[in-house]
Formats: sequence, structure tokens, C-alpha cells
Amino acid sequence: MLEVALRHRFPGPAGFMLDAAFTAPAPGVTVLFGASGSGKSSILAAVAGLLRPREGRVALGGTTLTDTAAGRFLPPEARRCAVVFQEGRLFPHRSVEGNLRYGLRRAPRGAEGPGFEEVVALLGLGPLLARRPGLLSGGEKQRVALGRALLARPALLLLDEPLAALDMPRRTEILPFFEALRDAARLPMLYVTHALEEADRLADTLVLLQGGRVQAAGPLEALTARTDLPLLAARRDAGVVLRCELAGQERGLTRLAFPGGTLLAPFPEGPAGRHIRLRVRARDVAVARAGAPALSTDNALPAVLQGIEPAGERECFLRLGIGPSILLARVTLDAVRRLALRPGETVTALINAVGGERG
Ligand SMILES: Nc1ncnc2c1ncn2[C@@H]1O[C@H](COP(=O)(O)OP(=O)(O)OP(=O)(O)O)[C@@H](O)[C@H]1O
Repeated sequence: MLEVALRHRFPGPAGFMLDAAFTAPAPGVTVLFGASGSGKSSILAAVAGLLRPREGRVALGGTTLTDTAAGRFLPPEARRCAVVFQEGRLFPHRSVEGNLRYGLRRAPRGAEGPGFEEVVALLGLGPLLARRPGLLSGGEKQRVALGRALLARPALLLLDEPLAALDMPRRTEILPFFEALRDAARLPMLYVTHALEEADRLADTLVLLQGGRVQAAGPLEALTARTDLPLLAARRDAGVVLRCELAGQERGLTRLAFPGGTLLAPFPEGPAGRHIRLRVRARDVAVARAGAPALSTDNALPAVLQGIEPAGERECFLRLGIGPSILLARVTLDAVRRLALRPGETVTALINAVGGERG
């Protein structure tokens, strides 16, 4: 378990007030998500020991890193936290291998963790070992920085917008490595981002921050199914993240199985059983009365209308239960009236998965 509770006012007449607390399972990826200036990096700095909060407690597993009430503040170098920043901060005069071996030398004696070969294979660094950082792309640099951090065998990996300096193609290229790391390393990670796509793909736990406070924290899927959190629900791409398994091809589309049903989507083919996450946007879901004629949508699933929740003046979210899974549909109040929808009844959920994004 990672426990964070901080109260800190930065100096200055209108000094920013951080007043944030959350707990998250460890190992696991905890994503701090919020707009610029919401306090994400300050929390990371406090966890790393780079910021000494006025009041607060930070603990990981059985180890208390900060406890101001007890006068405890472990210095950064005693925390076994490795940090990866936006720009990898590699040693320019050392080769990739030299940078990685530097990480290995920093590993505490007896600390468990992946070995050199394992990290090189996990992050695809083999062909780069002899190169100097100056000759690497931004994405390659970040993979090396990640490898170096891993080899120091940290108890906690802190990632401060590690993809923010990369363009979209590079991000797409490197995200699978972060996913592989999440799945392979039994390591707690605290990941700062303001990109929802990264949260969708990597988070086990999501912590939503606004103005230095935690708006909500909890499992990713549960938070994306809430309609009362403007940080998520007011977005154009508001919707639920479903954990799916690839289950073969059909009619030129990929079958994605999730608890309670399956969806067909134009998703890249992959080995059956592979786990993926799919964001099903609320505006890509509509409802029809059960037994309605087939439409152009590829997916029509029976669903229980669990609730009708406000979304602005003229629209609302329909909460749809499909087995144990929840989907949201964003529809007009007029549609609710026309169909005379009532919570508790069974409807047909029409899901246009074309717009759903891979995650
Ligand atoms: N050392 C400092 N002294 C004074 N104010 C600070 C200091 N560090 C951060 N702040 C202020 O605290 C607030 C939160 O900053 P922080 O960097 O934690 O936000 P963030 O969510 O990580 O933003 P970004 O996504 O832009 O990095 C900002 O208003 C910032 O100006």
C-alpha cells in the first residue's frame, strides 16, 4: 500500500496550497491526473523526498518515508525511489550501456529486481547499447532512462510526465514498453500525466487532482464510470474504460470480450487472450427499445438502465449495466422523453466502437 497525505503551502502572497491525500495498492500503477498546476509534480517531489511538506505522511508498505508528526523525514537517497523525468537526463558522455550500468551500480546490495539482460530485453535496448544518447530519438532516450531507473532496483518508480516531450508517433511507439513494464515488474509506480490516453492504458488506480486537492481516487474503471467528476465526465471523450480480451476476428473486425459481453471493433489483430483496455465513449453509445431493428452499428447488447444522470442542460448520461460491466451513454433529454426511459428496464445498448480508442 502507498499512503500519501500532504498539506503544504508554497511561499508567496498567493502561495499554492497542496492538501492532498490518497492510498493506492502497491505494486500497481497509480496515475496522478490533472490539469497543469494542479499539484501533480509537487506530490511526486514530496514522495521522492525532494519537497519537505509542512505537514504530512508518506508510507510505502511497512516503511514510513515522511511523518512530520513523528519528526521523520528520510532523505531522498535513502528512499529507494527512482525518478524518470520528461527529458531522460541521461549522461551524454556515456553509452547506453554505460548509462544502464550506472543504474545497476546504484542498486542497494541484496535488493531484488530484474537483471541487466532482462531489462535490455524488456525495453528493446539491445540494438542501442553502444550508442551515445545524442544519437537516440526522444522515445529511445526515455526507454534508456526507464531501464536505468529499473536497474537501480527501486522500491518505488516515480514517473513525471515521461512522455510529454515526445510527439504522438513516439508516444504510440513507447507506450507498449510501459505496458510491458507494468505487467512484468512487480513494482509500485506513481505516474504523473495530463494525457488521459496514458492514464487509460497504464493506470490501476487513478487519482484526480484539481487545485492541489484530490477530487477522487480509485480503480480506473470505477472512476471512468462516474458522471459526477468534471475532470472526466465533462470531456468530449468521457466514457468508460473496459478491460477486454482479444477473442478472434469476425466480419473483418476484432472480437473483444469483456465481463458481461463482447464487442466488435476495428482493432488491430493480436493473439487471442491478450488483454487490452478500450475506452467506450459515452457519445458513441445510444439506446433503443429492446427488439429494435438492426442499425449500422456493429454492436447491439441487452443492458439494464441503472440510472439517468445529468450532463448539462439538454443532455444526460444513461448508466447501462451489461452483466457486471457498466457503460455510459450520452443522449439528449429529448431522447429520454421520446423513449419514455425509466431506470430498471431492459434496453438495447448500441455501441459504435469505431470511435473507441485503444488503451
Ligand atoms: N517551489 C515552489 N515555490 C512556489 N510555488 C511552487 C513551487 N513549486 C510549485 N509551485 C506551485 O504549485 C502549483 C502546482 O505545481 P505543480 O508543478 O505541482 O503542478 P502540476 O500539476 O505538476 O503542473 P504541470 O502539469 O504544469 O507540471 C503551481 O501553481 C506552482 O506554481
